[in-house]
Amino acid sequence: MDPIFQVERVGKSYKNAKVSEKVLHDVTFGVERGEIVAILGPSGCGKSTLLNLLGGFERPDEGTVLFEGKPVDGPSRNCVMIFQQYGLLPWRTVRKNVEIGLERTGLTAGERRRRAEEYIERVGLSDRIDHFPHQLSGGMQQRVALARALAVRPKVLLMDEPFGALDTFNRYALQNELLRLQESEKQTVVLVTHDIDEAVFLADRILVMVSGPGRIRREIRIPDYKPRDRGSPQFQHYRKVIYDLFHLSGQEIQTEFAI
Ligand SMILES: Nc1ncnc2c1ncn2[C@@H]1O[C@H](COP(=O)(O)OP(=O)(O)OP(=O)(O)O)[C@@H](O)[C@H]1O
Repeated sequence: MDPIFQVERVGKSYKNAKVSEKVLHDVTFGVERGEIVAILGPSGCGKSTLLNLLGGFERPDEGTVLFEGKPVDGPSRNCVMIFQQYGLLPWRTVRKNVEIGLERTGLTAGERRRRAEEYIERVGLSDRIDHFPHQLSGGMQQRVALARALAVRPKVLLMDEPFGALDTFNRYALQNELLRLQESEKQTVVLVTHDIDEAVFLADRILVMVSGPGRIRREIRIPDYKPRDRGSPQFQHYRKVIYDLFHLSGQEIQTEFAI
């Protein structure tokens, strides 16, 4: 066991129009190095807030968030966030968009250039390297965002519904791509999604959240078989487990649920 994140009894509230709303309550879990963990739950249950706490963009009101045993006290290059809306600079080419993440890393201009080329090739976009974002499809733009994140060689990729804006075919292609890249780079990935299929396809472990206030209801460990076959009975089995879970109510919270 080599935990990279340890989240202990975390609580978080926000004040909106002078009313305090408890967004997360008593959230505890760990993430192992090299693991892909999906945080799955309905809209508003606090998934993004949890990801922001891991990334150091927010602080907990209660409890602790540890990264490699130390409290997270702000964003760091160890954890790179990828959002649904790509976040590319429209006036920069693919190459320059990837290089931007490498500024202030101590790499020389030549090293930045080579590193960017390497990762653009890994995501299969070498032939588009001098294109601007508007000349690319949504799937290609998200590939650029992935290359930009990976080029930093972070220990952790934090992904907030990264494929949510893509059509089904592009989404599947990017999910395959992510698994392929993660297999070689061995990053830890924490992914927020409300797409049950995406969670089952990508994750080693799924944290199922419920709202009011946001908390973890179940932890589902998916046996290690990759690449996963979306049409297999095993895949359908895990989908059904989660569908059933969302139709249940008033259940005790279980932290471990192995099938
Ligand atoms: N910075 C903020 N200030 C005030 N309230 C916030 C802030 N961020 C989130 N919230 C509130 O916290 C709750 C949880 O939001 P969060 O974005 O974490 O949920 P989510 O599960 O990621 O939702 P979605 O799937 O729709 O993105 C919501 O009620 C939201 O309005």
